[in-house]
Amino acid sequence: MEVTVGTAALALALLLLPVLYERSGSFRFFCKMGFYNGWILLLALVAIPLCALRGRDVENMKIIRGLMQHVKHLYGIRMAVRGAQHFPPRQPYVVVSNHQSSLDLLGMMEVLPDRCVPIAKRELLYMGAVGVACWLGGIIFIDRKRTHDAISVMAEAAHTMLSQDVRVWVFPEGTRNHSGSMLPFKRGAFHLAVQAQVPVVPIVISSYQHFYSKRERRFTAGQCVIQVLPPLPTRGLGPADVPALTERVRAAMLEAFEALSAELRPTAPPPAPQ
Ligand SMILES: CCCCCCCCCCCCCC(=O)SCCNC(=O)CCNC(=O)[C@H](O)C(C)(C)COP(=O)(O)OP(=O)(O)OC[C@H]1O[C@@H](n2cnc3c(N)ncnc32)[C@H](O)[C@@H]1OP(=O)(O)O
Ligand SMILES: CCCCCCCC/C=C\CCCCCCCC(=O)OC[C@@H](O)COP(=O)(O)O
Repeated sequence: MEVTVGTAALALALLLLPVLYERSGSFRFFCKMGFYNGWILLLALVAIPLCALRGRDVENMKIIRGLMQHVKHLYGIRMAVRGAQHFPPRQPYVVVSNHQSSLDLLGMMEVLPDRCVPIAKRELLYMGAVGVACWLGGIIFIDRKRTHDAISVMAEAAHTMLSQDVRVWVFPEGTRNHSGSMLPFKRGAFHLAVQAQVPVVPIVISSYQHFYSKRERRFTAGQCVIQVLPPLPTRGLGPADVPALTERVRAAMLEAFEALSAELRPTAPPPAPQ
């Protein structure tokens, strides 16, 4: 008898879920984000054995990129890449991009150049299968609570870039920023580029505000533009030039971000006929 009541309650709850999903925007938001994380976890489980064949190697980022590229379709996010011709063809460089949300992974995987690894917070390493996949992909981990250690990891990265022909992707805001603009930039990426004497390639991911907002718990289908800006050379620059370089890159990115936001902002619907 107890079993039947339990089963009936479960069946009722399951039947109600689609209704809740249809009616509640917040519930829909949490489902979508939960699925996003769960799906990536599952993809990591697929990636691990494939990547393990090579061991820890930046070439594994191709496998991770390939596995992630369909995810945008699951959410109806259309992505357009502009300025891909700006990627220097055959040399190391530092990519810097704005960081709005964990959805940035989709934009990153859309344009990630070959032999390019992100710099990530150390905490990611402890996210089970995701951490293992990131490690196998050669992702560089920094401990943001230990500035000195983070800087020495970056200095080591400057050597690796040159000796092993590796490109590095940094989010210079240093954290996710849901505000719809850009935080001040930390200087690590620019020190790295100057130390290795390689160009900085800025990438701007357009605002998600019109289809995704964590604060408003809103996540619908939408459009996103990823714009690659012209690279800035660093040859001949030294540590004293880093602050000006940082501000120059941020100003160019902010300008492009605002232009894209204005372009993609949905126009108000025409007034209903009286
Ligand atoms: C299928 C499975 C798929 C799985 C998914 C896979 C994809 C996963 C993708 C994951 C993506 C995940 C994405 C993520 O996880 S994003 C989070 C992690 N990323 C970052 O934080 C990157 C940006 N941060 C920085 O660049 C910071 O500057 C660092 C971290 C380096 C230090 O920060 P901190 O806050 O501790 O200190 P500070 O910035 O005040 O700097 C202090 C001073 O040191 C100077 N300084 C800095 N650097 C250097 C240097 N190299 N050589 C010499 N000097 C250097 C600096 O100019 C300043 O001096 P001054 O200017 O005030 O005089
Ligand atoms: C044994 C432990 C098991 C834990 C399982 C956790 C499962 C999580 C599964 C999938 C997570 C997928 C998302 C991964 C990548 C998110 C990248 C990201 O956007 O990192 C944020 C970082 O840039 C800035 O961090 P903060 O904004 O400063 O914070």
